[in-house]
Amino acid sequence: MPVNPRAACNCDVQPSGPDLMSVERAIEVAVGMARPITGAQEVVLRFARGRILAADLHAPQAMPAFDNSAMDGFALRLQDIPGTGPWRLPVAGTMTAGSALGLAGAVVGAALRIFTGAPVPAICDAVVMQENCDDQGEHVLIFSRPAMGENIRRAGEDIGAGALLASRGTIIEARHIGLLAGNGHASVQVRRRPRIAVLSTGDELVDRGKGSASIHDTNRPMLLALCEGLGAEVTDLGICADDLGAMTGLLRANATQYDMILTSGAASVGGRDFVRPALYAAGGSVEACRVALKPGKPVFFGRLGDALLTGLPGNPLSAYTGFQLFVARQIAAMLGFSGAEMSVEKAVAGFGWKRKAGRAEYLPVRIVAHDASGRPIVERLGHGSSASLMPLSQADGVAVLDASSTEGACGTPVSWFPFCRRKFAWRSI
Ligand SMILES: Nc1nc2c(c(=O)[nH]1)N[C@H]1C(S)=C(S)[C@@H](COP(=O)(O)OP(=O)(O)OC[C@H]3O[C@@H](n4cnc5c(N)ncnc54)[C@H](O)[C@@H]3O)O[C@H]1N2
Ligand code: MOO
Repeated sequence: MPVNPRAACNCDVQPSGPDLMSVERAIEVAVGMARPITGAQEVVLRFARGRILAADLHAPQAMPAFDNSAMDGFALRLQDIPGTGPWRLPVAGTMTAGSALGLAGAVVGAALRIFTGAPVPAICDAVVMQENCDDQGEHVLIFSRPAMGENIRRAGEDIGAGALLASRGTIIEARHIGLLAGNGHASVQVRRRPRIAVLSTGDELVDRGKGSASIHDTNRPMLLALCEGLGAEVTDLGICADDLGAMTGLLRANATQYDMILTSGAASVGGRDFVRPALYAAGGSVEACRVALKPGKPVFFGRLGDALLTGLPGNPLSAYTGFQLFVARQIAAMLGFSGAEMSVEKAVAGFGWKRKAGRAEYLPVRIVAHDASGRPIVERLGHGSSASLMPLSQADGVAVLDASSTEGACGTPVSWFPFCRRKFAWRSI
């Protein structure tokens, strides 16, 4: 059981005093700055998965649109099979799915060969499934009397004409696409995606395969993927050198196209941490910065024209944590959601800790067992380095130690955010 793993990022030697906002306050500030995106666009239904409905959608007509058969069998009138059976009726014709109604008159004193989904003439009272008949070609022997209406799916029994199919704000999943397609919608009005530009900072960074420096840009592909996963339209602004002029120029050039610019690195207090100075120089502002959070302390929340500019720390685990806590909620607010759906759950710590109070700590954890009440017992992964994504990549979720918590024993209840299980069955997609 690891206790007090070494603070590999040296964060705890830095002051964690009143100049740091609480995580809760930082969430308030971050979300309060985000404005819901206005504007909608029409998309072909087939490509609408994950988009958000911009307006209520109604059924243009009743469903089913006409009475139809639920079984392969024979449609008939009950008055044509009086008394006790079996009954022998001539077969007046055949109705298949897609047939036009037309044989109604011929059914008097006769049966109609019918297949699943075929329209049932109004004159018919029921459909006898073929397992209860002997199909003799021109005649059919009916062995059992069906109940009135048996095996007939009535017009409008599922959905009335004009009924609400899906309401504004619905995140469209495959099941909605099926429902809407089945009701004749070929395209839908959806909210515009938030436009987010992502850039990294640092002379030391290279894209994979380019240059000889040893630090591959980790954050940019990760943040682009995170933004896309939440439905944003992303733009990759590349890597900006550690240069105030270059950064200022890049921000000026991109000030008007996006709803959000997301930076990582150069957010802290070092001499080369120039993102905030560049933001000021480009005419932007910083609303709040520095959070009582580990990892992720140097995060800041700014604006550039109409765009939000959120600055995440350079250490990859700090950037990831800052994204999940703040940026994901800003995106949710842009999309018109409160973010309340990011529900926290309870786990049991399978580890103990002794630490300095002051910052809430988010730890990658893995489930090792469940207690008698079914709560997961989680063990801590890694040794606390905000530079390493290895523990996170192996985690089942992230546990939270409150800012005030200085120590805890194995068995203490902790809050945690479980990652969605990658189940292939019954996934909501
Ligand atoms: N004197 C102080 N030093 C530091 C403080 C502090 O309060 N006082 N805070 C520490 C904390 S906490 C963090 S977190 C880091 C974050 O600093 P920056 O946001 O300024 O980030 P950089 O210095 O640019 O980079 C930090 C680290 O991360 C690597 N990095 C940056 N970008 C990427 C990327 N896209 N992909 C992979 N790795 C990246 C970079 O090479 C550095 O190793 O500051 C502490 N220092
Ligand atoms: O080292 Mo910092 O706390 O990772 O954000």
